[in-house]
Amino acid sequence: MASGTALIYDEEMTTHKLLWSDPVCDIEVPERLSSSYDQLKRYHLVERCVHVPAREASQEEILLVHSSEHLEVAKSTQTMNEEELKKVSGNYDAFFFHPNTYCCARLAVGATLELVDAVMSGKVRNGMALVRPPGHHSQRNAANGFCLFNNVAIAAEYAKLKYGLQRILIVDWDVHHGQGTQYIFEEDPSVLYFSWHRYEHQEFWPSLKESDYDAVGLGKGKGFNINLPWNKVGMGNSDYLAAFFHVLLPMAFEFDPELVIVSSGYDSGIGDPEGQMNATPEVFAHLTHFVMQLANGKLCVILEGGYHLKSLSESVCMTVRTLLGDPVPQITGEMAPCLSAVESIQNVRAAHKSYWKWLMYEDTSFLQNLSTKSLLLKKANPNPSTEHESKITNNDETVKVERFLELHMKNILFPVPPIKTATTDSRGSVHLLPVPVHFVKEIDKTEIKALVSGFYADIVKEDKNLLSLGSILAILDKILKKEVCNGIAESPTCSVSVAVALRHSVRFGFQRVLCIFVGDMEIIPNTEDGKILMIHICEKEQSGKTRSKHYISLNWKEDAEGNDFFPAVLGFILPVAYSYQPNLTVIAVGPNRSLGISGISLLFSLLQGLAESRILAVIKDTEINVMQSVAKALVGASAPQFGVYVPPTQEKVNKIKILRDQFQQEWKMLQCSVKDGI
Ligand SMILES: NCCCNCCCCCC(=O)CS
Ligand SMILES: [Zn+2]
Repeated sequence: MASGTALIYDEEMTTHKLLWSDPVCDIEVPERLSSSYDQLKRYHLVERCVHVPAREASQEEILLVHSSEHLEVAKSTQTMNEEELKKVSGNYDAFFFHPNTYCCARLAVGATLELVDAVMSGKVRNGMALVRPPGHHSQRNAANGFCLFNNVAIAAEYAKLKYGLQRILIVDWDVHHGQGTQYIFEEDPSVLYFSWHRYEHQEFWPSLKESDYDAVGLGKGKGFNINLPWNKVGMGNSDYLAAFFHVLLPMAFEFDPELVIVSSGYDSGIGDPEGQMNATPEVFAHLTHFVMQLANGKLCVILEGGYHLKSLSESVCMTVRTLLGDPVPQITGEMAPCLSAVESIQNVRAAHKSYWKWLMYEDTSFLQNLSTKSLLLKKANPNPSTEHESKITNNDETVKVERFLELHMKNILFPVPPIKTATTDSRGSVHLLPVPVHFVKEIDKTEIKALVSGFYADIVKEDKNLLSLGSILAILDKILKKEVCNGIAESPTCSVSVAVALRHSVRFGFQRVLCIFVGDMEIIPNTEDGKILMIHICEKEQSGKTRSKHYISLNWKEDAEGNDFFPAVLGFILPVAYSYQPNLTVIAVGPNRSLGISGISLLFSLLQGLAESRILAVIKDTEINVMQSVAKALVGASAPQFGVYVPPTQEKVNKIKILRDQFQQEWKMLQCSVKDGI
């Protein structure tokens, strides 16, 4: 399996710059690239990447997307003087030429294509290209919004041609709508284009009707263009994550792309003068972590916008360290999407209902009045104040953002633990795990007995568990000390091991422990004090135990043919888990598990975004192949295999809907529709 992360940067691309005064374009400066690269060096991230050199794209490659007229105009600018440059720039909306622009734009395309080749050839697993000028606004026959050639669109056409790909996902998390990319692929079902963007009911640039949620694609491309408009500024981490859980990820996993390309603009981050949003740099680690789970990890991240230099460079570093497999930093801020975000999410789900299996049973009866509702909303408050008090309102607040980011980033970027995964195998045989892991020495039996007979005597009745308990406590110890990120322990009786692990974790300082138990669970730990949130995935209804905010039983029997667990993980488990914000996750697989290996792998892969990727896995000792796939997921040795995608049955969709309705007031990340009566 491919491993490694490519980084493509060429300082030649800093030579494109504005030669006259233009208040619209003067934010697109060369320092965007150099300060991002410098920050990557400061965090020692450059040296951990595979350096791939950029190259100039050929004319044929540019003609994959652009007209020869457009190419000729671009080429002709190389020898122009300032007056001529200014004149030809005036033909476009928000673009400027410099004598070096053509060369830089060819390097931007060439760098992008080199990254596609490095990923598709298996030289690396994923990578990032730091390029300018950006690309997602440029169109077949026009430059637009700082973009001359559409780097990402050319890369997608190139990948289809050279590697015969039939399903490519483009995720555009830039704060502007990549209308150029939309126009290029709107009739093409082989390219799924997702964009969120500041829209404010068509007030915000480029102010296009076709940027709204009902632009779903044309002809054969219907359903393959997804627009999520933000109708207010101040959107934050929870709004972005909710958009992934309830819109992008279910589409993406059903689409099952062979390659993912990100139009990675950071003007959607806090402090940016264009976006006016509030999402902090670590949210980009989470977004990157999620898209890394697709296409067997084949991921190309291409820089688009981002104009606040400090916010931009921190967000670039968050992206690259996640591509390298580092622990995903804890998200900050209140975990609840705002009303406007939920409305947009609901609208785009409704607009796509007839094109996607996962939305087949979606209830869209609200539609007739909702769209008018949002217009009513707009009329109700003509100058919409932002839902979130936007901390950073204008440029002289930039100092505040600098200070905020200085403080904020300091306690986030902890050194990467030397070893990712610890494990012990009570049989002492190391054949068990297919990946290099760190073995924790056993605590000797007398020590365990003493320890256990004290605090856990009421749970531990028999000696047969002692070895397993020893290894669990040893692993927890290492996770606590941040010597390892996660660990695997096998156990003859998972309920006992889990109960001890949970009590031990809380005793030693973890304030919120998320426990996902798959299979039969005889002992149900005490969840009353809220320090444990238990999600029990089992086949049959749990009698007796009353459901509470901190004890949720999800009855699920995985479909025999393949993996139908995606809606449960994306639409329920992740939103609850992110609402809870655990600082440790325990995932146990006991006897009579009702999930297949692929469902279990999905859980382990996606839950690594929580608790700084701290996970303790407790696996029934007879489940050897579960142990193998869990080890791979935790070490990150290979991109995860989630099995054949099976759309959920109506019965299962309803099961999740009922749970969502029941818990969405407590766990607000579950919200994806505006209840009647706003
Ligand atoms: N009243 C007119 C304002 C025009 N603003 C244009 C801003 C273009 C931004 C392009 C960009 O950021 C690429 S990612
Ligand atoms: Zn942008």
